[in-house]
Amino acid sequence: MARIGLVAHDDKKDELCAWAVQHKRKLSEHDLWATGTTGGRVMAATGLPVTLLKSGPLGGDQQLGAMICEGRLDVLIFFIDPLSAQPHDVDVKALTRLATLYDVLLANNKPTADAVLAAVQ
Ligand SMILES: O=C(CO)COP(=O)(O)O
Repeated sequence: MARIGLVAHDDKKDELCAWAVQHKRKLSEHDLWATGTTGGRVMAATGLPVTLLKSGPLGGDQQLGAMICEGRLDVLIFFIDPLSAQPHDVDVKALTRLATLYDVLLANNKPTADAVLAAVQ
């Protein structure tokens, strides 16, 4: 069972929810974590259990970063919105930096998320 983090910026939440519904059966085999608003949306869309962290702008990205440094997250599915400024951009950068530093499987868009999930046991 993999520990998977799910995060999406506001304009990408519909896309992440559609992805989660598409992959509901495979996701149900794993331990799901998410920033607050994203996780609430994914739970409502799929009915899957998701452990909710703080909302991203309130520290949720940093909580996922801490999980990564502590070896408690295997995969990060993070649908970033490249067209909107984020008030917590430093946290977004810190999270993607730590995912890269610690060799976590990291997907920032749907085709990559499809490939990553297919590779996860
Ligand atoms: O802002 C986010 C990621 O940077 C996501 O946070 P929410 O899921 O709480 O909207």
